[in-house]
Amino acid sequence: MSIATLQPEQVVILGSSGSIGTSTLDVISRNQSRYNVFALVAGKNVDVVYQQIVLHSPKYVVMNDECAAQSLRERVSGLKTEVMSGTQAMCDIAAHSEVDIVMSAIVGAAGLLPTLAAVEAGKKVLLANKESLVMSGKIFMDKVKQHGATLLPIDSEHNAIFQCMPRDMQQGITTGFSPLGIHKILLTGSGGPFLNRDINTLSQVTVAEAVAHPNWSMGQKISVDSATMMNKGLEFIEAKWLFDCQPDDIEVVIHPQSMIHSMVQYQDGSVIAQMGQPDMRTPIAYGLAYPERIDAGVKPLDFSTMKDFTFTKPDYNRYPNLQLAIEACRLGQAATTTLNAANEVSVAAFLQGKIGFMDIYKINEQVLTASALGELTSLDEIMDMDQQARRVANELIAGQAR
Ligand SMILES: NC(=O)C1=CN([C@@H]2O[C@H](COP(=O)(O)OP(=O)(O)OC[C@H]3O[C@@H](n4cnc5c(N)ncnc54)[C@H](OP(=O)(O)O)[C@@H]3O)[C@@H](O)[C@H]2O)C=CC1
Ligand SMILES: CC(=O)[C@@H](O)[C@H](O)COP(=O)(O)O
Ligand SMILES: [Mn+2]
Repeated sequence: MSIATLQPEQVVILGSSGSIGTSTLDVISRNQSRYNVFALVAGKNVDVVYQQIVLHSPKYVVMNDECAAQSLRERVSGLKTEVMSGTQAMCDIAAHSEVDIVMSAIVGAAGLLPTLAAVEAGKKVLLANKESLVMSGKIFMDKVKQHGATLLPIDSEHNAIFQCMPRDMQQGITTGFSPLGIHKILLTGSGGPFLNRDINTLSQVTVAEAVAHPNWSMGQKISVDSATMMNKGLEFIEAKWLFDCQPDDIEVVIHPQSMIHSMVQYQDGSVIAQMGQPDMRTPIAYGLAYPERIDAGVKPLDFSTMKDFTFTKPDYNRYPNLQLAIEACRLGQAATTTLNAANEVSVAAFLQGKIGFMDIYKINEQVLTASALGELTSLDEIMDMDQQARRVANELIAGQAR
């Protein structure tokens, strides 16, 4: 809400029952005069969504799963919330004429269509779902321009980079690093839970060890991605699209403390960094209120108690998935769509105990090698490529189990 507007802005949260979704609701609760929850969208977690309905009284809820929607309908009878199900209903709600802001925080490829629906309706879109951009980079960014949507990065690194960019880049008035005096993006990553683990023991990593991120509390899929550093690879591709730059303009830096959330290096030697607690409520609040600032409930940094900050280069022997993602970024859209799909399947298989931790890389690499790679120019081609990569990944996993 700008100071001049008196009505609260209407917000849809895609992925409300997840880690980003619940943090978004926490920030909204602290700023109720500015934001109203118009609709919640989730997969199948009826208990969490029911509590959210009681607290926020949204007009609509959409569950992916019709069984979950039906059991929610029974629990909310008597309340004013209407419960629907399915992807089309998610898209309709994301594009609803009464909506101002859409938080995109469904995990994985399932987030693409509702996010694109919000973009096509010209909404202010807060993008946490990095997989959308990895799957469909140019198509996605072209639609943002074509439909006059406002895209604000929520992924902590991209939010940091955005904050460190000149205002002309933030507003899309000037693009290209040279005219803005930018040398490169320094994309920081913690290295995850296995930064210092004996590399020969990585194949024995358990699910509990892999999801135990040292600094951030997040959903399971992104936590495993952080452990393999595929997360940083996906973020490398995400940065290329968000900031309209080339792979050589981005350098990954390991910063295990996760206090600097990324940096922009300028041609005059200056480096501008954004710092803060490892708490997603900061970038979420920034996105909601941009260009203003609001309370996020995050405690200020206390420099008198802070430990050393360290920085190193990533070791690709430890993190082969990071190298694979950077290679895919150079290869083009088919490669990144394929890699994203393969990785979703292999990470799910790891979480279900079907494959080992290092098999995630093996499956991803084999799917990428088996695929015909080029540019993809339509959403149909993107969806076909995604499905094909999932089929190959599932066959490889089934073959391993035999
Ligand atoms: N967590 C974090 O700190 C960060 C997350 N991100 C990104 O944000 C996104 C969300 O991450 P995170 O919150 O950690 O993930 P979670 O696993 O915690 O939450 C995922 C959400 O997506 C919902 N969901 C899953 N499948 C579907 C579907 N088919 N249709 C509708 N909703 C679905 C889940 O619903 P349900 O549980 O009800 O099934 C849940 O609400 C990811 O893309 C991640 O990479 C980016 C930066 C930081
Ligand atoms: C909070 C966030 O943005 C995550 O993507 C985070 O960056 C994960 O930590 P890693 O740096 O270990 O991947
Ligand atoms: Mn991140």
